[in-house]
Amino acid sequence: MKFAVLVFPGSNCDLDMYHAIKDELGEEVEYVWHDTKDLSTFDGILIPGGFSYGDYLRCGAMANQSNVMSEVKKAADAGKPVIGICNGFQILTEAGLLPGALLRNKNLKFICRTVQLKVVNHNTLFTNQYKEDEVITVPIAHGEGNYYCDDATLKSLEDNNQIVFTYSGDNPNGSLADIAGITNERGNVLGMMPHPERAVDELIGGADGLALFKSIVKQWRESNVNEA
Ligand SMILES: NC(=O)CC[C@H](N)C(=O)O
Repeated sequence: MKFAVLVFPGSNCDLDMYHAIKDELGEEVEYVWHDTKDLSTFDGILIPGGFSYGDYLRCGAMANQSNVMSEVKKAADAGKPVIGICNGFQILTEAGLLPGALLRNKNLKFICRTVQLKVVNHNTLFTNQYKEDEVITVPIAHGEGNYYCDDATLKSLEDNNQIVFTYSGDNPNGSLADIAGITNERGNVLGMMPHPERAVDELIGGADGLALFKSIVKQWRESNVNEA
């Protein structure tokens, strides 16, 4: 399976994402600059965290104007897995590929620490290697991770099982309904504020994020590789 890691001016988790895919997962991966006009050769699209365009205007608003974003929309329409982590989640909401918005953290401070997440939907292409309601430990590092949407959107997220991760125990940023990660209605676009790509090896403090990437590869192999 071949992944693209998108790179914008100001991305800073692109290396972590590349390392997670290449060295820990053992899959193909390439960095793709934001002015790329063709993502058709990739099977999965990863939008990493960081401070694209210095977080000016709103986090992710300027990155959403990049050439590559029309290709991300094509990939999402084609049913390919698309993940936005942290700034990537902010970009996906700006692009309208995911509902809602990320507001300033409730305490108005940048928060950098580990949190516990509950896997509230393990029947997705991103979470099939977790158990139902499994609690995992993953780092967060953001100033604007306070998920918000209107009541009708929250109801449709709940009704369609689009809420995939919630904060467990304590909610660090004030997110509505403790939401840490959601998918689109079709289930092939995931946005999450915590960083699974920084939790892929016990040497760096834990490996609870690795199952997310393994889930994607498992599902992709099952639907794309013909048994001999
Ligand atoms: N690690 C990140 O992606 C940071 C996200 C974002 N720019 C914020 O501070 O909210």
